[in-house]
Formats: sequence, C-alpha cells, structure tokens
Amino acid sequence: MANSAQTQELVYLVTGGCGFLGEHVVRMLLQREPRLRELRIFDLHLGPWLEELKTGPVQVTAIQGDVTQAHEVAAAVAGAHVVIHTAGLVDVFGKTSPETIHEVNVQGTQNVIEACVQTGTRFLIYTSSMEVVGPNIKGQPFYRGNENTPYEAVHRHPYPCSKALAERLVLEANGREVLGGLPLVTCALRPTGIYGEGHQIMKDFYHQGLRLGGRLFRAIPASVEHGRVYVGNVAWMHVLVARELEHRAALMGGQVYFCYDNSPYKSYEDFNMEFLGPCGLRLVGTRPLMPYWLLVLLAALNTLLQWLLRPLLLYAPLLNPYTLAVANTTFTVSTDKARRHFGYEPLFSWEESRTRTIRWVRTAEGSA
Ligand SMILES: NC(=O)C1=CN([C@@H]2O[C@H](COP(=O)(O)OP(=O)(O)OC[C@H]3O[C@@H](n4cnc5c(N)ncnc54)[C@H](O)[C@@H]3O)[C@@H](O)[C@H]2O)C=CC1
Ligand SMILES: C[C@@H](CO)CCC[C@@H](C)[C@H]1CC[C@H]2[C@@H]3[C@H](O)CC4=CC(=O)CC[C@]4(C)[C@H]3CC[C@]12C
Repeated sequence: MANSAQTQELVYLVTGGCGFLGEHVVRMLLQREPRLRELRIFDLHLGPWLEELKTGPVQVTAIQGDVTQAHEVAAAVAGAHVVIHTAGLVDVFGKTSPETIHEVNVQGTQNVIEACVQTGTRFLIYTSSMEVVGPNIKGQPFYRGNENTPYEAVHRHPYPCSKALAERLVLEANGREVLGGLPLVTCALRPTGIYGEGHQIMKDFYHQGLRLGGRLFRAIPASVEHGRVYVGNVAWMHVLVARELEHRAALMGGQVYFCYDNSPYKSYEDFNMEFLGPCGLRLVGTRPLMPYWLLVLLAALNTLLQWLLRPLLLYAPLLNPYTLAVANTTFTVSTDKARRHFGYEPLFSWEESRTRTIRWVRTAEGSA
C-alpha cells in the first residue's frame, strides 16, 4: 500500500478497473503510486474484491457506470488528475454486435476525452492493442517489429477497427485545451496478447484440455510467433506512464508504446503450454494435426452455425476465421521505446510471470 508519509495529493480514475487488466492496474497503483489520495474505479460491473481495498490509506471510490453514457463519464472524471482508460469490449468471437463494439470502444473513448476537456483533467492514458496494427487482413507477418516498423494496417473485424479508431481519437486529442486553459496530454499503450492471473481464455483452454483427457491438439504451426506480455508488466507500464506523463509531456504526449517484457517468442499454443504443461496438460503433435484448409473450413462453418443459431442461442466458439487468422500469423514486437521514453523495465521476470500464472491456473482448477 502507499506510504502515507509522502504527500498524497493525486486523484486517479481507472475505467474498466474491474476487468482482467483493470484489476491489475488498480492493485498496482495502490502498491506503487505513493502520491495517490483517491482511486476511482469506473466499470459497468463492479467486482466484490473492491471492498477489501477500501480499508487502506487511499480512498477507493467504486463507480458503477457505462462509458457510453457521457454524463456518467463526466461525473467520474471531474476532479481527477489522471485517467487510465482501459474499459472496452474485447470481443472477437461474435458475442456482441459490431454496433455495440463501436459504441463502447469508440464512442466510449470519445466520451472520456470530452470529459477530460470539459472538467480540466490533463493526463489521459489509453489501453490500445497490438490489433490496431495487425495482423492485417492480408495475413502479413510482423516479425519483432517496433512502433516505427512499416506495416499495412488494414482491418475489417469490428474489434480491431474500433481499437484503431479509438486510438486515433486519443492521439489526436493530445494538445487540446482543457478547462483552465492547459493542454491535454495523451498517449496509447498497445499490449500484445496479455496473459496472467485472470486470463479467461487461458482458463477456457485449460478446461477444454481437462475435458479431452489432459490433451490439447496442435492446430497452429510452432513456427508462427505470437506476441505475449504478462499482465503485471502491462499494469506496471500504465502506472509508469501515468507518473511520467506530466514531467515528459513534450516527449510522451501523442505517442504510442507497445507493451513488452521478456516473455519468450513462441506460437500461441506453445506459449500456453508453458503454463498448461505444468498443470498436467499435453499438446499433441509436433505439427498441426489438421491441414490448414480444414481449419479454415471449420472456422467458416462455425460462422455459419453462429448465424443460423442466433435466434435460438449464442454460439461463440474460440475458432472463427478471424481468430484463426490472428493465431496463424506471426506478430511479435521487439522495442525499447518505453525504456527510452519513461524508464520502463519489466517489473516481473519471465520466470516470475510464469510461476504466478501457473499458480493461478492451478487455483482455477475447480472453477470450471
Ligand atoms: N486481453 C488482451 O489480450 C488484450 C486487451 N487489450 C485491451 O485492454 C483493455 C482491457 O482488456 P481486458 O482486461 O482483457 O478485458 P476485460 O473484458 O476483462 O475488461 C474490460 C472491462 O471493461 C468493462 N466495460 C466493458 N464495457 C463497459 C462500458 N460500457 N462501460 C464501462 N465499463 C465497461 C468491463 O466490465 C470489464 O471490466 C481493453 O481495452 C482491451 O481492448 C489490449 C490488448 C490485449
Ligand atoms: C485456432 C485455435 C487453435 O487452438 C486457437 C485460437 C486462439 C485465439 C482464440 C486467440 C489467438 C490470438 C488471440 C488474440 C491475440 O492475443 C491478440 C488480442 C489482442 C486484443 O486486444 C484482444 C484479444 C486478442 C484479439 C486475442 C483474442 C484471442 C486470440 C484470437
């Protein structure tokens, strides 16, 4: 918890603070931002774990609200020094309509920006995504690229489209005059695939493996690298950016940063096995067990089934043409921009990230 001997003067707002990443950001702020006086957590669904945070030296204010409602956002932002906007609809499985994804991710972000401008909040950090860049619809590889690597970022799927639009809004808002006459300072963080405690898809794979008698079947070639980053390090980057944005506004304002750490470069499935292996699962096959064309067919079939069944039930399997394309296209980053601009070093080593994640998967065992 924060050291109360230091001056506690700052008010932070974390939107989406009860999500997978948001919870880590919230806990990290309470542990590592000693200047915090009040931490506001704004989310559509508030978690019961928030109660335990309310006994510490920092005032924790839980706000149940919707980013698509401008007045709710403005009320939450008023008086905050820093906004970390991590709320978003992460849906690549067709659970929600494209319109809703746009409304939450794009209009919601616009509401956050306008709230900062209207109420005089100067510092805004946006959780963007690697998906803003790629993989693109052409399936071109992005191999150990950085923030300046040329890449044709063309999307059709509602999720990456919405993240790209929202990121642009945030970056374009840098320098806008906020109430009181000072400029807004914004930047965007682009995590690759986040893993760690609370990662729902990891849990889904684990339970799928248990149902299949402790086995998972390789579908993606081991040579396809997929960028992954530990949730604790992503949270730490948010905390650092929030701290440094004021002092390095000229350098950091309007910038994007990939989120990275020392997690190894592996395929999506091989990487998951770093955690699921020690929990008793086995990945069968050194090569994909099915030909790629069959996977493409199954993915297309899933889309058709989703559409046919929609009037009756929500059918949203992990495999669809989009998730297959993302999993099957190399996308990894290699950059030190965050270190150069704001002194970021990963807080958690790969070994620690791995240990923590394995421990969490094990405790998640009974919660199928
Ligand atoms: N999970 C991943 O691998 C990656 C996630 N991201 C981004 O990180 C952010 C957080 O993602 P996760 O923690 O994985 O997702 P999550 O779904 O666990 O968390 C999102 C949070 O936003 C809240 N939320 C959704 N709609 C809302 C609304 N209308 N008003 C207020 N709150 C709302 C949800 O209730 C949830 O608590 C998102 O912006 C996502 O695009 C970026 C890269 C990778
Ligand atoms: C083909 C299947 C065989 O086992 C595997 C399917 C895995 C997919 C569900 C995931 C593979 C890559 C993931 C995405 C990636 O990590 C980047 C992301 C960034 C975000 O901002 C949101 C989540 C996601 C789109 C993530 C979603 C799940 C995958 C597509």
